[in-house]
Amino acid sequence: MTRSPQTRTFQKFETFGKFGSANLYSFAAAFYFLKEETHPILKKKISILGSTGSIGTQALEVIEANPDHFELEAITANENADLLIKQAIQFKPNLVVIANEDKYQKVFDALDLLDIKVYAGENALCHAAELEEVDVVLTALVGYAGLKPTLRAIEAGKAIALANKETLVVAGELVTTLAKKKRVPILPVDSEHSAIFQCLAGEYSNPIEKIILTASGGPFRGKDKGFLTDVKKEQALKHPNWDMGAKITIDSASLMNKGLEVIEAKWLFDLTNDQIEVVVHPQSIIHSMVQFEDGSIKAQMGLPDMKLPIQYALTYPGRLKNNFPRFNFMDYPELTFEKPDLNTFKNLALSFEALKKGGNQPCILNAANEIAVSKFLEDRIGFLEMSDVVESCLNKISFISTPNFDDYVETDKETRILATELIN
Ligand SMILES: NC(=O)C1=CN([C@@H]2O[C@H](COP(=O)(O)OP(=O)(O)OC[C@H]3O[C@@H](n4cnc5c(N)ncnc54)[C@H](OP(=O)(O)O)[C@@H]3O)[C@@H](O)[C@H]2O)C=CC1
Ligand SMILES: CC(=O)[C@@H](O)[C@H](O)COP(=O)(O)O
Ligand SMILES: [Mn+2]
Repeated sequence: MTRSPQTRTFQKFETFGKFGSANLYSFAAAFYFLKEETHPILKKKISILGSTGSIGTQALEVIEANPDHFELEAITANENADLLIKQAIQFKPNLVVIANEDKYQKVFDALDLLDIKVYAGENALCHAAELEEVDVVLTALVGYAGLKPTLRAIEAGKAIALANKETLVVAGELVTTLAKKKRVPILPVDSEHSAIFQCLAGEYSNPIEKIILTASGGPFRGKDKGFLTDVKKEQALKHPNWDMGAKITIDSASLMNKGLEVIEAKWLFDLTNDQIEVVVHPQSIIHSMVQFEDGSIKAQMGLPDMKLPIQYALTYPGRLKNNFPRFNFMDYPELTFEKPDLNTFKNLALSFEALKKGGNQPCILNAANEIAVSKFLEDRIGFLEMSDVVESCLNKISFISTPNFDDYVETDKETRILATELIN
């Protein structure tokens, strides 16, 4: 078996699990040891699940700019065959997967003369996540569909660059337990979690007092329920600071994104619920903060640009010089902070409650929200009704205190059925 230098580096650590009580996710803590050594950024072989999306296309820009550091092994899409073909012709990965099997022939025909394997379907997606040559799997696909391939990648010992927050929302305990067992790092891509991760560098023995997740407040910050009753998807899709996929943009507008991120943070950094605070920061310059036990707060700042957290997850623990636009304090004379309005934006309160109740509640929250968002995007329900659907599902679907994988699959299925019935 041939191993890349990076894989060997991952396997060098024997310190795993030493820092469980230090509030740091133990494998991440183990990686801080690497910081003590010199660590050239070795060439990594990458598989991108969801290469045609907002995160996926930005990741390809990072890879394209750094051919000495990255090699693209596999790319996948759901149904955007045209873009997937274009990416395959440009980057020539070894494997291309289209999840929607109806699009297989089109992709196959287009890439027939190139030395590229083309597969289709859900199993093929998992195959792209566990290819032997791959060092890092970037999970840039959206929603619950990310759970299974992420678990398969962890089983196969791949480092995970995690953009797909829904994976940790649905099954955080299962995923992190498996990652610890397999000694696989989960490197955050989500901007807030990357910020926290960057603040923790060099702090492996210092317990966290709390983390402060910043929220932009979305396009409807300061609005009341009367205003929100009639808002349309075109308004909700106009995020003030970030250009992202449709689902996360709606989640940002409803503050569900922040709710999902609270749950994501709990699992990534091994926090208790009361160690997580949300502060609205409309400029999205401070991406999040960590407060340590001596009261000191560290913040990570920069212009809102996902290429930086994507690149950091792919080069960690090193940093790579780039020409991304730089932040200038003189352009932002005011950085402001507000309390989130939990009464108007009920999703954030529901997320904290689901986290507190635990078990399959976050899985229910996620599935109901995925249905609600897709129906809102089809103009089938109003903006505020999305939270009502989520709340009803949380109250009606049977509670399972210690779910296994099959329980999550069943909970997701049942919740989608109920949420759809509630809307029709
Ligand atoms: N965009 C951003 O800036 C940020 C995103 N994230 C998270 O990253 C993830 C991706 O977000 P984003 O890039 O915005 O999403 P997009 O909707 O832009 O892209 C989603 C990608 O996933 C693919 N996909 C969608 N559904 C499926 C499915 N059922 N099976 C397989 N592949 C699928 C899409 O393929 P196709 O193009 O063919 O539909 C596309 O490649 C989300 O979890 C999001 O919360 C986190 C922080 C910031
Ligand atoms: C870029 C990113 O990480 C998004 O999750 C972003 O943070 C959304 O912003 P808000 O949810 O704070 O509006
Ligand atoms: Mn985020």
